Amino acid sequence: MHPNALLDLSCELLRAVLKLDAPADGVVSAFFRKNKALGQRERHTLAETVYTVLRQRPLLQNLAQSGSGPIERRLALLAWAGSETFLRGALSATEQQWLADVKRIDLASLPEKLRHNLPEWLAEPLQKRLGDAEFWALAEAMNEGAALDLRVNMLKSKREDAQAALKAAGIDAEPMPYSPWGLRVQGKPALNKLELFTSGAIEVQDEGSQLLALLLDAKRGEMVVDFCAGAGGKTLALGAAMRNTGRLYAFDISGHRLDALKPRLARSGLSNVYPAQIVHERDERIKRLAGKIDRVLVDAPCSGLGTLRRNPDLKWRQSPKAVQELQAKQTAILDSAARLLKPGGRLVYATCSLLEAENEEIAQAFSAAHADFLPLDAAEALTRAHVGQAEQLCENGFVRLWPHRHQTDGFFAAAWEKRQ
Ligand SMILES: C[S@@+](CC[C@H](N)C(=O)[O-])C[C@H]1O[C@@H](n2cnc3c(N)ncnc32)[C@H](O)[C@@H]1O
Repeated sequence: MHPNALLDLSCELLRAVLKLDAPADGVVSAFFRKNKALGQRERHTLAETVYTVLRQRPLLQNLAQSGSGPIERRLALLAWAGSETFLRGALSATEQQWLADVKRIDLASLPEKLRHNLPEWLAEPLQKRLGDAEFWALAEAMNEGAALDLRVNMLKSKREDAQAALKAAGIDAEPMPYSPWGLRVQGKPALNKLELFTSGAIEVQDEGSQLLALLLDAKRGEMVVDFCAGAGGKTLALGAAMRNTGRLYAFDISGHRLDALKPRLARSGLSNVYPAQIVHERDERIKRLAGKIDRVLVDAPCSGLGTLRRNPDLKWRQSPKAVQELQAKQTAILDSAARLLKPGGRLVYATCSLLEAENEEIAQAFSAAHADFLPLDAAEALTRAHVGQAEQLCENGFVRLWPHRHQTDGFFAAAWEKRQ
């Protein structure tokens, strides 16, 4: 494709993504479906250019002010993720000069908000919690892409066998530092045609998600509920931990998301999973199971602000008001899910948010209102589930995962035992 044509397409895609009225990954996929002729490398350039703009929107918008022509074109030039030689073929002499001038600016001299590229309402509580040095390390980590993490399905393979099979396919993968199920892959190789993947021996799953499933510590023969199962990333991990025995209910209000679980379930070889769409957290089905369940995972709907490495648009699409609304929902879901537990049963509340408002505040309010639930020390619980160096993953009794410390998405989890 001619450089100018690809640059025009990147402007069109940027215009659509920057409306911020829908998740960026969905907008990008729809754009690629519409432009079928695009090759692998062109898709990569377009996607990475758009994601760079989303990651550094304040900085790039500021730098773009000095140029001329459509703003999307200036942003695309500044964020261009493809070959520079190729790009030069599309630029006028004025644009080339402008780009060279902008690239000479000393970024360290710019105001803080143009360097961390976070909205103030998010930067402020993170800076307060982490202190200056760690806050900047986090801001930097969130502006980098995430590694490709895999969970080995222990029903189908051992971790070292999966690692060897990947090696034979030319893919380097290393055991993860914390999850005993995990492999971390170098680069972004395509996996979906590998036998290892189609046979269900591996699934793509962030190490943080694996650790949340490990915290629940579901055992053989138990009755387990994954209350907010979605497309079932954690359901699959729980079903394998139960060695395909017992009964694992996968609930969600979204039938569409549960549908995405089905092909993954078919690959996994699990037959102990019962997906069911519920109307809301007080659904009749929940009432019927009250007091009968050994373990309940509440992977609550949240702002997703721990996943900015993958979903940088969320920092512009979320707001303090949305977080407040989520808090009410999180509290209601946790209260309702807790009713399912039998005495001695375990409850885990988890989010992929970095904000105390969606994490510690919800967990502490739950503890205060439910004297019949004993808070568990997350580091002890993870250690018992064979997680290495578990104390490094926890703060104040809770799991607290951070991209800059643990190379995972940002996650929180709290665990309780229902008193006998
Ligand atoms: C963080 S996502 C779950 C991700 C999933 N557990 C995984 O590992 O792939 C949260 C899910 O909660 C669901 N949800 C929202 N409100 C709910 C409710 N009242 N009851 C149950 N699920 C709900 C959403 O549809 C969404 O799929």
